[in-house]
Amino acid sequence: MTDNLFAIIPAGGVGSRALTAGRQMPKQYCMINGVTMLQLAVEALRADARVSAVHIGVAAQDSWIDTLNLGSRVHVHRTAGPTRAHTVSATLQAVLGSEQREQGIRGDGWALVHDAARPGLQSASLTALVDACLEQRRGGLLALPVPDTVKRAVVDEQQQICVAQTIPRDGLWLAQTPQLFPAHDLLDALRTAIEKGLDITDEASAMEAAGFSPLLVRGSAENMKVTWPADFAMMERWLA
Ligand SMILES: Nc1ccn([C@@H]2O[C@H](COP(=O)(O)OP(=O)(O)OP(=O)(O)O)[C@@H](O)[C@H]2O)c(=O)n1
Ligand SMILES: C[C@](O)(CO)[C@H](O)COP(=O)(O)O
Repeated sequence: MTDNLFAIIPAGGVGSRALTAGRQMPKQYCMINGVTMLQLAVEALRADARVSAVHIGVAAQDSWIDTLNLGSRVHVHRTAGPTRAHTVSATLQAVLGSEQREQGIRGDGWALVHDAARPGLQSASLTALVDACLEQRRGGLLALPVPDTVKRAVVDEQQQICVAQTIPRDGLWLAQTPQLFPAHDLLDALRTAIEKGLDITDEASAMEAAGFSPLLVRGSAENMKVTWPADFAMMERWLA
């Protein structure tokens, strides 16, 4: 039987770290080579035919989303919350709620969660993640091993940022998205983590708090998150 696999794109952030003077819109609506990052993220997910639909979670007052042509099998939900975890949880709840209404049963689908701020997802990475998780019936995420020496910083008496400690990088990976999990397990894990007030910055950390050990599937550098102002130009060069 084919697995029901749908995508969720949390797109309810403002991109405060990417802010520059004159930018009017949240960063997911900024263009990379003439196309918004959100549209690029949607297209990247469509590259795998196993993705049955893409569900985007945006802020209640978001008017930018109405200006985009998102194509078929894309659904917009006004479900953004105060944190990324709230947005993913509420969007997932909306999707599973409507599925249950349509089917009258508890579905057994998989949720593939991907940042709107990662327009450089390569189709080979997406395929590798989906293949690994479905074959092993286990949730997982794209990630990269830390390539550099890692320092913990401290602010000293002269208010200078300096090194407190070097952290051994063995076994350290940088988490990316997409992250793929059984949809109901993920919703349960996110809700519990939010209720407990845990600091959850990705889906995997909610699943870890629930006792799971997600697979790490090697991604690629092009799948970086556009976070700082200089990242836009770097992404434009990569995707040119
Ligand atoms: N309350 C929030 C916060 C973030 N996101 C989404 O989560 C993804 C990754 O977050 P990040 O890059 O940190 O985006 P922002 O929160 O917008 O950035 P910043 O922290 O710089 O404000 C983005 O697609 C962003 O739109 C969301 O849906 N809801
Ligand atoms: C989900 C994520 O992109 C994985 O790296 C990241 O955790 C998002 O976190 P942020 O705090 O919103 O940048």
